[in-house]
Amino acid sequence: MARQKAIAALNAMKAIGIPTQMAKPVLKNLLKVYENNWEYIEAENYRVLADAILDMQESQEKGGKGKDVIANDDPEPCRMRVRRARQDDHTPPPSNANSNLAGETSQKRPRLEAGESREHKGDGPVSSLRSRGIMVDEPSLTQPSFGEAANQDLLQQPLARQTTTGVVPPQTCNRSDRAGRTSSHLNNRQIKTPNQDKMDNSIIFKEPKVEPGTEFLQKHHTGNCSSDLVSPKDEPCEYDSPVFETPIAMMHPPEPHSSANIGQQSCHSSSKSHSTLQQNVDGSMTQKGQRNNAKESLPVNACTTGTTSELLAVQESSSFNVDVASSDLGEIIPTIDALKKPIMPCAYDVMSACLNNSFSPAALVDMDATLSSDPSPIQKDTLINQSGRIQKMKEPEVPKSTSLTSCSLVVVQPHHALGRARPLHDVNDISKGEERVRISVVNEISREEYPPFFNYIPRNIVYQNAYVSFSLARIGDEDCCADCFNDCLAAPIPCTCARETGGEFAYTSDGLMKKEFLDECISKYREPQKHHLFYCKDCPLERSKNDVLSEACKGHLVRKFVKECWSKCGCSMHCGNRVVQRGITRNLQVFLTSEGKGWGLRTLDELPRGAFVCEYVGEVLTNMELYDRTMQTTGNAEHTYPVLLDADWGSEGALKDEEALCLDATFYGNVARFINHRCFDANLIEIPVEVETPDHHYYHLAFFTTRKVEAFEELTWDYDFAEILSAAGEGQGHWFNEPTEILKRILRIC
Ligand SMILES: C[S@@+](CC[C@H](N)C(=O)[O-])C[C@H]1O[C@@H](n2cnc3c(N)ncnc32)[C@H](O)[C@@H]1O
Repeated sequence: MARQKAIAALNAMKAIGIPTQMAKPVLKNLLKVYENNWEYIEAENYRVLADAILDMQESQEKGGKGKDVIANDDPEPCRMRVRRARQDDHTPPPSNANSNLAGETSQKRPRLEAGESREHKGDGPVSSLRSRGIMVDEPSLTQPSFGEAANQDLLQQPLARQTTTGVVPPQTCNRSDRAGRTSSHLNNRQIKTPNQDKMDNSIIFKEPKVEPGTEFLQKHHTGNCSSDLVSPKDEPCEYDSPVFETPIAMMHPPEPHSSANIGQQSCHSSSKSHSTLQQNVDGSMTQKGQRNNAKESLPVNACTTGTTSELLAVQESSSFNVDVASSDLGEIIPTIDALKKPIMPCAYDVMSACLNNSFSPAALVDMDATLSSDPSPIQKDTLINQSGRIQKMKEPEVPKSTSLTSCSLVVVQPHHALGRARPLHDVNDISKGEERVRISVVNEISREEYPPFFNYIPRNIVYQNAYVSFSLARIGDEDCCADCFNDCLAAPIPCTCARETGGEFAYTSDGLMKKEFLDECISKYREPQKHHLFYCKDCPLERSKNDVLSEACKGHLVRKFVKECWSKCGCSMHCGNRVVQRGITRNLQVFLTSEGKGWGLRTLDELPRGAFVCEYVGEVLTNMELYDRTMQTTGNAEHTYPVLLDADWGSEGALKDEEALCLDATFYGNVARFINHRCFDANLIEIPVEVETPDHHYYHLAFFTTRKVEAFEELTWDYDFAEILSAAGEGQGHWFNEPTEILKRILRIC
């Protein structure tokens, strides 16, 4: 029903020349404001909706390119819109209708815009357009209903806007940052014409030519099937043209805070190229706002400086700090406080360059020069936004769902806390001392290339909204083995922690995955058609793509879980049922592949079947957040590393948005981000592992060997395209950024 109403509303907008992509987010916001009361929205042939869209468009006009999110957060247009609807309708609004669409409440009187009348009345969207100074061709007025018989000609008609406006943000009319960024993105990219900026008093609505998510810059790899140092057995041809599309999650939104730290940042050599951890000495919970008090700096273990890279000659300038708030449970909540640092607009370019692997020491030197010649001192609590304006920093908000009392790791604000001259990586240990073993980087193929920049993290970190709560209270007696001692595997009877794996531990006493368990996991992975798919009633993935008109679930594979003992268990850290939580113990190396696959990961030692190699680590994002990143992507970035944590979707009914999670290793990740794809007989398989919480919407994704792996053999992983395609019929699941056609092509080649 709601879906039909939404379609009718969108059709009505389309009939007056407003593309669906533009109308949809506004409609969503209105629905929220009006508490899904369609009466208000449908009144006067969707007058309120048309008004809201026009306001947004107008705001965007005023706000220039719409990049300046923080500076332009005046919510006025939204209040005006809602109030106008009330005035015109003489209808009592729903309870929250005096909130603006960003969820704020205000008693402020509306500002009148130039050429706008408080008294304007009309019969619907078209008259509303006209009353607002927008010329609409007569034929549209003859349309009896906006919900049907849309006048296609009208879509081609320019709607001449007669008013000019001041600076108003495009984002303010949205209920959330997500919606705001999405709509602004769409408007910027799809509604405006190239000539629009030159047209003083007019605006042209044009049907978008490209649907969001389909505009990609493709990179063609020309891989061959030449062997690597050690060719895997029975090596089939790697796909020679992966044509991984423009990665959606590759480019972070051009938010003002997505910039580098400069100015007050001190320079570090590469051997200190790591964050400084700060922690409450007394171990007490540090609330937001208190984090600056009672801190003790704990320099993090760092590796010796490499000697081979010319990159090392370049001085790093901006480590960012990680605040670690410890809870009363003694758990840790690090937050990256890059936002508190002064930043420069050019850092975003640096990040892009790094991620595109085109970042060079020369660029760093140039940037140094630019920065040092900057005469203006930058205040600590200010930043320069994408428009080049200096603005006051906002204290990042911790979302409701991200509890500081949990021990979840929270990156409160993103990204790109890059220094102007930070070495890309320590080639002696790309993990910067974060792992128990060093992980070197070698390039035997070309001279100048090193892996693109990213922040190495050994454990997952929540980006912002993901709900990941580790609390002892959540762990019931059936989820831990409080009475155990030392090594659970040595006990005569498997303890309660073996319950998840059918009463038997998944690991052998040698720390390997048991054959039967591994066989079953591999079978599920490689032959998903033999296993059940779970279909959610309200699929979070579909919802993240379109929560007004979300489609039916395409199905998810129900995977087998391993459950490891943890802190509430009585056993020791040496217990055989603790493997993944101990981290990487194998000698691994990042290397440049010879087959055009870019960087890869290999083992330096022979590995037996069932050996744990590493976990897939990244930022924990909600699917909504990933979708936002996607929508914000404008660039040509080549590397993107998102995977869905959907192994348990559907089994607990409808998941909330903040529980539908994925990992994105694009900006923060570990060595797993270097593992390349291999069809069908990859030597690694990812297996969900429960460690800290029995809530299965969050788990660790651990890689185990599917067979014996030779020393120096590349480690590969089947990115699971088969499941994606069989389940979805379109690009989703792991790597759901890849469109179906590309995935199919890869599968064919494989
Ligand atoms: C998870 S990353 C792997 C690390 C990547 N090679 C790098 O240099 O950072 C995935 C990307 O690697 C490349 N890739 C992965 N498997 C590949 C394969 N079998 N053949 C060619 N390229 C591959 C694609 O560009 C893909 O987008």
